[in-house]
Order: sequence, then C-alpha cells, then structure tokens
Amino acid sequence: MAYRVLVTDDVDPEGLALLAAETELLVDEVPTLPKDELLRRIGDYDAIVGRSATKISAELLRAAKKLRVVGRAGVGVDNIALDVATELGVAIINAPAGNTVAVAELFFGTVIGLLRQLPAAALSMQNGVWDRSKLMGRELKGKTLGIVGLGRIGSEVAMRAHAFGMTVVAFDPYIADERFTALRVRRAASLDALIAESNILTMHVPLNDETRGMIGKRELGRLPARSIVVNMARGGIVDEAALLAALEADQLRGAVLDVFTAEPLVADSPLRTAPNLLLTPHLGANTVEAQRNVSRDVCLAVRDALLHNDLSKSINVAGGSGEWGDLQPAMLVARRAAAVARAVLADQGMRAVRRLALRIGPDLAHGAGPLLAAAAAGVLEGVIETDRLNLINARSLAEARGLELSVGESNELGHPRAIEIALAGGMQQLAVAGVAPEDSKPRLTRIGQFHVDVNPRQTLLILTNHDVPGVIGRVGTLLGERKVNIAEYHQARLAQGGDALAAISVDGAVSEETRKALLELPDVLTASVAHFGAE
Ligand SMILES: NC(=O)C1=CN([C@@H]2O[C@H](COP(=O)(O)OP(=O)(O)OC[C@H]3O[C@@H](n4cnc5c(N)ncnc54)[C@H](O)[C@@H]3O)[C@@H](O)[C@H]2O)C=CC1
Ligand SMILES: O=C(O)C(=O)COP(=O)(O)O
Repeated sequence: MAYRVLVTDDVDPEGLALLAAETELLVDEVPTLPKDELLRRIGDYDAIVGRSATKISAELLRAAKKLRVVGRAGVGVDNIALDVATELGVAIINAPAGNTVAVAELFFGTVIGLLRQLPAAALSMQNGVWDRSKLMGRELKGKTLGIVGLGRIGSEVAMRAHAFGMTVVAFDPYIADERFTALRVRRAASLDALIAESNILTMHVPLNDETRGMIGKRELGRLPARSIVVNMARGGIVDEAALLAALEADQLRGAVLDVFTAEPLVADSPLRTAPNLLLTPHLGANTVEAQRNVSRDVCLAVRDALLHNDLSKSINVAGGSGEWGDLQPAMLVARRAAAVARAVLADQGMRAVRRLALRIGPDLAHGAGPLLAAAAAGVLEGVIETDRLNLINARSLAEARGLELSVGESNELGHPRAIEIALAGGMQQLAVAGVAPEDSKPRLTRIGQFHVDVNPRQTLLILTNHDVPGVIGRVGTLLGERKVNIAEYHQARLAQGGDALAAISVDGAVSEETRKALLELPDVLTASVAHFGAE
C-alpha cells in the first residue's frame, strides 16, 4: 500500500528526494496552501511535511482522517495543536538540530549590524553619501550578554559570544548547573536578575504559556540604560507594543526582531518604521545548510514512521529519549504482558482495569516513557474502538478511561532488562513479567505466581488446570483437531498435584468457540486468549 505525503512551505529538495525514492511513498509538493484549501485536501494524506507557515490546527487534525505523521522541517512546533495530535495518535516529528547554527550566526550578524548601523550605512552609500561621523558604532567586547533559554541555540550563541570577549549570563531553570559550567556561562538566579545586568538580552525559548509576553513593559523598564533586545525565537515572547513604546521613548539602544506575533508582518505595521529596530523576515533558519539539514532529518524520520512504524523521533511520545533501537523488544514485552494480564483478569470477571504499574530493570530505565505507553496500548488493544491506538495516544486514552499509570525502576526483577506489568481493579490483581535480553528473543517469564518461558508471538493461550496426568495431551489433541498450530507449550506448577498453568503460544487466532471447548475438557479450570495486535 502506498502512503501519500503532502509537502508545503518550501522544504529543501534533498530531503524530499529521500521520500520520493521510496516506491511506497507518493509525494505531492505544493506551495503554502490557504487554510481552507489545506482543510479540503488533507483527508487524502497519511503525512504532511512543512515549516512554520502552515498551521496544523485542531480543526485540520480532526479533518485529517488518514493522517499519521506531521513532519516539521525546523524546531518550533507552536504552529501545531500538539494536544489534539497526541489525543488522535498523530506523530509530530521536528528537526531540532539542523538550523541551530544558522540562528546563532544570524544573531551576531544582526546585532553587529545594529551596533555598527550597517543598514543605514549601506543605504547612505547607495544614495551617494559619504558620512562617517553619523555612523559611529559600538563593540560587543566587554558587554554583558543575557541569554534566556540555554538550549541548542542559546548554547551556540554563548560559545560564540566568548570569542567576542563578552560576559555571558543566562537564565534557564530547566538546564543543570553542569551545562552552565561546561559552557562557561554564569547562571542568573531569576529572569529579573538577568535583565538587570544585560546590555544585550536575547530570547531563545519556545513559545508557550510560560514564555508568551515574558518580556513586557515592566521587564523592558528594568534593563540597564541603552540596552539591546533581540527576539529570534517566536513572535509574542517580547511584547511588540511594549517594545515599540520603549524604542520610541529612546529607552533602548535598539532591538532586533526576526519573528512576529502575526506572520507575515503586515505592510503597514508600525514596527517597520520604529527607530533603531532591525527587522528580518523570519530568516533565522534560512541558510542553504540549515534547510538541507532540517529537510533531510525530518524526511528520514517521517519515512521511518510511515514505513517502519518507528516513532522514536516523535516529540509527542511522552519521555521518548530519541534512541529506541534497543527498546523495541522491551516494548513488545511490555505491550504483550499487559495484554495477557488484561485477558486473564477479564476471564476472572475483572473488566475495568483501574491501575497499571510497570516495573523495569535498570538497563531499561531510559525507556520508561515509551515502555509505559506500550503497556497502556497492551491494556487497551481489542478493548477500545480506534484504528489509531499507538504509542502516542495510548497513555492519554488510558488515563481518559480512568486508568492510573505508574512506572518505576527495580533491581528485584531478576534481570537488568526485565519488565513487570501489574494490573489491578477491585479486589483482583495480576502481575505478568518478561525479559528482553540483548542477545536473545524476548520472553514472558511469569504469569501471576507461575514461572513460564514463552515467546509471545501472535496469540497466547493461558490455561489453568489441575496438575493431573493427561491434560496436556487432551489440550494438544483438541487444538490439533481445530487446526490451531502450537508454537510453544509451557507447563508450570507451584506444587505437585496442585494447580498448574499452561502458556501456549499458537499461530493465528483462537476462536471463542475453541476457548469454550477447552473449558469443557476435564481438569481445565480457566482458559484465556490474548491476541496480540500489530507491533
Ligand atoms: N528564527 C528562526 O528562524 C528560528 C527560531 N527558533 C526558535 O528558537 C527556539 C529555541 O530553539 P532551540 O534552542 O533549538 O530549542 P531548545 O529546546 O534546545 O532550547 C530552548 C531552551 O529554552 C529553555 N526554556 C524553556 N522555557 C523556559 C523559560 N520559561 N525560561 C527560561 N528558559 C526556558 C529550555 O530549558 C531550553 O533549554 C525554538 O523554540 C524556536 O521557537 C528555532 C529555529 C529557527
Ligand atoms: O525552526 C524554527 O523553529 C523556525 O523558526 C524556522 O522556521 P521556518 O522553517 O524557517 O519557517
């Protein structure tokens, strides 16, 4: 089956060629579409790849019945209704690293341009003027640079600022002290403290509820006299009206804006004629190198998501570390162990699961988020009606049904790559455990108190029976008569003559009628079937 990919917003051809090279991907490249036209067309597509000009609204996502992936050839995802995408199970993939240097270089280009009055100088030369006295500049050396957001771009700016002889201070409550030390950046205790000493204040944070309007009239008023404010992050992080007022009152030396609350900036915006304001039309990422990088990065990840169901690059899988190569077998165990626990409990009359507790061995600790999502998907599969149950929406769908989810690391599971799922509801609970060793196949190792050893393939039959001779033969004969092929049969018991449990891995499906027939066999006490969905 071929997947259709819609590409908007001038995405670099090098990445698109990677998509077009796949026979299973049909790529349609269009210019940035007006909202209504995009809404009309989106229903035909499995993926959309674009940049900041295309708004991926809640309305668009709900209309996009086939959509599985949104690729963003760049960093900021404030143009995407992330919550709705997560609820619908649509993967959001961005290209976080490819344009970092482009923004950092534009920072120095524009700030030096502003300090040395380069736009005015160039214009004066075009106009036949030679006036050096009016074009006196200032240097970066010795000035204090205040960076808000010491992430990828903030860090690159900091490194280059040292080369210019600047003092570098930053405010970022989410970054550890070690990173500040490694970058030789002094940590400001608060945003206010940073503002109070910044000759140049620059914003490198995402736009969200915490950062919208972060620099307003009050903050601008607290900057040292004759400071410069730079916003290359997102429009609205620096309040445009307050900035305009501060520039008109000659309170600042100047400002640089590359991003605007509404883009494109309207032709008659008062910002266009404000004094000492250097404007660029969202050029931060506009270099040949950056566009090639982000296009390649995002297209590869979109390809892998569509063709190989690899969601490791989706930013809306909670806790994803980005590297899932070693986690896939563990995710399979988590999902299947949860499905087994749910099936067995349902046959004991417990249909409403209330709690899912995941415990993982230390070598899987980095995958806690995706593993919990996989376990949630295992509990829900076959229970809820959705054709888009996946690692992206499983946790939110489970929580919406009142299921409490938790995950913890444990050294007591007997293997560093062990996984245990405990489901509970009412008075009942059941734990199912497994392992995902690096060098052998994933196995289920425990169902309740019974030790088993079975590779959970397409379908697992779980029987409990009296531990008496003849049961295995009768079960095998019944399944054989019904053309159910047994791949593995693992019999476990707690004590001779007590209860026993059989974990039987079979090919294909086991009908409800076959399950009932198994229950009719002498000495069989319970029979549960876990059909595993697609991986
Ligand atoms: N002008 C342009 O063309 C471009 C603009 N951008 C913008 O730059 C932003 C930053 O990009 P990256 O550095 O790659 O992202 P990043 O995620 O590496 O860094 C963002 C940093 O902001 C920090 N942060 C978040 N909330 C904060 C708060 N309330 N106070 C202080 N710090 C806070 C985070 O801890 C993080 O370290 C993007 O979100 C995007 O909006 C990115 C690329 C191009
Ligand atoms: O990557 C980002 O966040 C940017 O702001 C770049 O946006 P663009 O892809 O140039 O529309």
